[in-house]
Order: sequence, then C-alpha cells, then structure tokens
Amino acid sequence: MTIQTVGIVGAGQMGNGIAHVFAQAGYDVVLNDINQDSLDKALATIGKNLDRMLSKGKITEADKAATLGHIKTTLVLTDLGQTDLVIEAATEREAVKSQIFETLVPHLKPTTILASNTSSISITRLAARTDRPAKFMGVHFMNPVPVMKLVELIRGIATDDETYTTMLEVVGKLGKTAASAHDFPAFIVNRILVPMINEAIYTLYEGVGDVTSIDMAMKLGANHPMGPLELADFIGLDTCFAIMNVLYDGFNDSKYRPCPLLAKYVEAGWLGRKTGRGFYDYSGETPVPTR
Ligand SMILES: CC(=O)CC(=O)SCCNC(=O)CCNC(=O)[C@H](O)C(C)(C)COP(=O)(O)OP(=O)(O)OC[C@H]1O[C@@H](n2cnc3c(N)ncnc32)[C@H](O)[C@@H]1OP(=O)(O)O
Ligand SMILES: NC(=O)C1=CN([C@@H]2O[C@H](COP(=O)(O)OP(=O)(O)OC[C@H]3O[C@@H](n4cnc5c(N)ncnc54)[C@H](OP(=O)(O)O)[C@@H]3O)[C@@H](O)[C@H]2O)C=CC1
Repeated sequence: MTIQTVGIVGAGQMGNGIAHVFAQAGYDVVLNDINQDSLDKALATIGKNLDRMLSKGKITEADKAATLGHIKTTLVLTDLGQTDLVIEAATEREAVKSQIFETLVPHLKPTTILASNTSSISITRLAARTDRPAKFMGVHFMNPVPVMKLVELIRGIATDDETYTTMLEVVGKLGKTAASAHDFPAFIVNRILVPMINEAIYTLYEGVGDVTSIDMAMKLGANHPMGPLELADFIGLDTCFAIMNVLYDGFNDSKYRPCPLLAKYVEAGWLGRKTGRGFYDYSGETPVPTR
C-alpha cells in the first residue's frame, strides 16, 4: 500500500520528532494534540532542529521551507480521518491510547494503517480494541527522533504481512533502519535499557553513588553517550516509570519492580527535562545534579 499522508497524535517530544522526519521525507503530516501550547512548541522545536541542520549545511533554506510546508496542526483528532497512516504518540498510558483509537476509528478510511509509538504497551491489546487488528502495529521511534537511526517494528498477533511490509518500506524512506520485535512487554530496546536506568536509580537511592558519580561511571566506564540518570531525565521519568510498571505487571517478576525513588519523583511532578527538574535541575544554563 502507498502511504502519502500521515496523521500523528500527540505533539510532545516524540510526536514533534516523528512529524519532522516524515515531513522531511516528503510526506504530508497532520499533527494533533489536545493542547494548542504543545502544538506551538512542537512547531518551534521542529523549526529549531531544522535551523541546526541548516547551519551545519545538511539542508538548504528550500528544504527547511518544504519540510515546514508539509506539516499542518490540529486540535481536532478526527481531522486525521483521511490520512493513509496514523501514528499515535500520546502519553504512555493505555487508557489514553485506547480512547484515542476508539474516537478515531469510525472516521478512518478502511485502508488506513494504525500504529502506536508506545514504549512498552501490548500492541495486540491496543489493536484488539480497534476495528482493524490486521492493520495495526507498533512503530517505535527512538529519542531524539531526527538523530536516532533505529525504529523497532512490532507485530501484534494479528498484524498482516502487507501492513508489516508497508511499514518496513516507510522506515527505509525515512532513512532509518528497522529492528523487528515480537509483542512482549517493552519489546527489545526498553526491555534492556529501562531496567538498566531503574538499577541506576536504585544505585542512587541506596547511596552507592551520587548523580554525578553514577552518570560519570557509565559515560566513561561503559562508553554510554549519556549517563543513565541524564538519559532518564531526557526520556521523561513518567515514561520510565510507566515502562517499568508494564514490565513488572507483564512478567509478574519482582526483578522489574520500579525503584521507589523513581515513583516519588513522578509523584512530585519532577519528570526530567520536560518539567525543568528530574535528577538534574534545568533552570540554569547548565544542568545541576539534585542529589
Ligand atoms: C524510551 C524509549 O521508548 C526509547 C528511547 O528512545 S530510549 C532513548 C534512546 N536515545 C538515547 O539513548 C540517546 C543517547 N544520547 C545520545 O545518543 C547523544 O547524547 C545525543 C545524540 C542525544 C546528543 O549527542 P551529543 O554528541 O551530546 O550532542 P551533539 O554533538 O550536540 O549532537 C549530535 C547530533 O545530534 C543532533 N541533536 C542533538 N540533540 C538533538 C535533539 N534533541 N533533536 C534533534 N537533533 C539533536 C545534533 O544536531 C548533532 O547532529 P549532527 O551530528 O548531524 O551534527
Ligand atoms: N520519551 C521518549 O524517550 C520516548 C517515548 N516514546 C513513547 O512515545 C509516546 C509519547 O512520549 P513523549 O513524546 O515522550 O511524551 P510527552 O509527554 O513529551 O508528549 C505526550 C503528548 O501527548 C499529548 N496527549 C496526551 N493525551 C492526548 C490525547 N488524548 N490526544 C492527543 N494528544 C494527547 C500530551 O499533551 P499534554 O502535555 O497537554 O498532556 C503531550 O503533548 C509515549 O507512548 C512514550 O512511551 C517512545 C520512544 C521514546
């Protein structure tokens, strides 16, 4: 099936990145959020990231204008009804995602492919609540989307071959590489990455090291580009907590229990970069460790 128009639900850090890469690859994008502020911020972020590429000579002014020209925004979810592909990238809560699909489905063309950018939630279960489980799959981009090469493609139990092949082709057109994952809690990347982050938070909680020493240890000792606490703040602590809970509930295994300190930070609204505070305080010029 040919994809030309793409609807994206949720204009947060992932939604804006996904809109950016589709628009840059020439797709027509309709970006939806419940909040006008989030839509405005998303367009500003895309503009800033395009400017960075422009200043490095990676794109031209004409490329920038063409990319922005491919993006429309809307607060009305059903405006996405006529698109060929819808990618849901709203908050990592199953009830939120299910509600979005329930509202959208009656307005879709029969051929539209539905995808979720979920970090961890069962694709099969999300798909089963729509009218088209065969045309539903997980399309999991990595953060920051314009930079990261990988997209995890997750087939639900009912996903058909045509949908998978179409999405494989789309990932190629975006200049990215796909890794196939079966539909188990948190798939591949987050099954491995987020328990490591959770363990780093336990290391902090138990006083084995402070924020600086833990991040330094993993950057210089294991060659990670970001320390695990810096990365947790970058991903969003609400998202990390949600992923740990999906792993914990999904496997019924205590090895996945979320660190109480992570839970406490989420309760406090200290969600990392996006709220200005997490394991670092982002209110000044450079991030300052909080513990
Ligand atoms: C939670 C999930 O469900 C799944 C996930 O996404 S898990 C998270 C996966 N992501 C990671 O692990 C990211 C780890 N961090 C990194 O790889 C790097 O720190 C980083 C790429 C983010 C930044 O790299 P850096 O070397 O510190 O910064 P910098 O040299 O300024 O930037 C490198 C490139 O990224 C670009 N970049 C950096 N941050 C960016 C952003 N937020 N958006 C867009 N582009 C960005 C820069 O323009 C630069 O591009 P070029 O190489 O083309 O010039
Ligand atoms: N952060 C990461 O590193 C990664 C995240 N993901 C996944 O991507 C998804 C989005 O995460 P992320 O972008 O980080 O989260 P953000 O919190 O940055 O963005 C989520 C956006 O969704 C909006 N939203 C909430 N409910 C609705 C709704 N009913 N309809 C439309 N928009 C809605 C939010 O609006 P408001 O703020 O107003 O509530 C917000 O703008 C999650 O499923 C997450 O697990 C996947 C890969 C990496």
